[in-house]
Amino acid sequence: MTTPCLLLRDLDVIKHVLIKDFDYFSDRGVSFGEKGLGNNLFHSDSDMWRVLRNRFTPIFTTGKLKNMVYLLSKSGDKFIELVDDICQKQKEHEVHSLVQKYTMATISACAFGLEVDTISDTHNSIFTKIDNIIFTPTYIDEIDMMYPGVLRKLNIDPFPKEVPEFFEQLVKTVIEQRNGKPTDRKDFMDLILKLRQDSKLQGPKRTEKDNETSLELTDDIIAAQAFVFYAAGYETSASTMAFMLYALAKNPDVQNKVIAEVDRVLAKYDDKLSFEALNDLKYMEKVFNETLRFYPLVEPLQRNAKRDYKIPGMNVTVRKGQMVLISPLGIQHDEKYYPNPEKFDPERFSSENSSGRHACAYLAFGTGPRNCIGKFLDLTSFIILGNC
Ligand code: HEM
Repeated sequence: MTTPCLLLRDLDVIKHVLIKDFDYFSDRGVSFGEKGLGNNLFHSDSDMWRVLRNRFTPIFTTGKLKNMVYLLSKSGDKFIELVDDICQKQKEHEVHSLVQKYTMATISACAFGLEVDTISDTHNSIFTKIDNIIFTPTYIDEIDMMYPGVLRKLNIDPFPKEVPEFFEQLVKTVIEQRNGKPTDRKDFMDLILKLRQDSKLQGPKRTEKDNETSLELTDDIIAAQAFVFYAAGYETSASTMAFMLYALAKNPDVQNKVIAEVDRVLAKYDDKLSFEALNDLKYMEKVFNETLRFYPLVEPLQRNAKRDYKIPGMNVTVRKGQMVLISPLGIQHDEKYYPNPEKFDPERFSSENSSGRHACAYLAFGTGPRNCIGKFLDLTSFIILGNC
């Protein structure tokens, strides 16, 4: 609103900012008060972020996510029953709110170990209410746009107190139920409790001059991460599924290929959905990537300069505190990188076609050290399988 921002379009400059000279741009510039949910991975500023990211990255490896496939699959089966039921009664149904039920159930199961029945529950669940609060803009968001950084300085939480209270209570209850120790559910809460068994989390020292940052993994810190896994994971996955189903409906040839691949892969794996079976859905993966090329969800990407930064090879200096924006939508619809960009064509992501592409031409999950931590948690596959 009141502060000029720099919009980057040159992919080499973008690579400098997001990857090569990341140390200058490790802040996203969207932090808010530290009390409440402020110390979460997405919003935290660089010192806190570095420790959090360092510690939470290991819980998002494919090996750990593999153990959660059973949670996704369970919700998937329930969801298919719901869709079958709807198909018996109705000719049409709005798809976004429908798939939200699935992603809300799976994220709740994976993040908090909760079996919330958002799928068959026709009444508004508490999660739906919390969701409405989180995603409805308020005057506090506008104040932050007019006076960037003010929320941080005044230690203000942009959400009404029900939101932090809800996540804090939720985490407390789950930890109590597990006696503060990991169980055999193997969900994120288990993995976090395992981390907590080391009472102190140590941030890596990058240079000799760096002060080591340490952090105790309190219930509040855990609640802040539970909040961000929920907020960043559930709506993005729902929108991806809705856009993918829309793209398939508009491109029946692509849809037929997806169906044929699913039939082939299921036959190979005795009709069982396993992590290995999902990994074998190579064409579906291309469709997924093309969906997020066509409809990237996080727009724009943001970084904030920590120090003055002279862009290499140019007579331009980004000043300390200046906001730098990057538009995945603009880049991913630019014919320089994607010929005939308005055509939905999953083959753009064949290894042959993507091999020469610039590392920053695909930014659906961002890139560099601050990219999406949850990008391997690909909830989408299950729903498409269900619908096929
Ligand atoms: C299709 C689904 C998803 C899309 C398209 C998506 C996209 C993104 C994007 C574009 C960013 C910003 C990256 C940047 O600034 O370079 C981001 C950050 C993030 N995402 Fe995702 N995301 C998805 C799913 C998830 C899931 C399932 C989770 C967690 C369970 C998650 C957790 C996060 C977190 C914690 C961050 C902040 C990372 C940091 O600052 O270190 N996302 N996501």
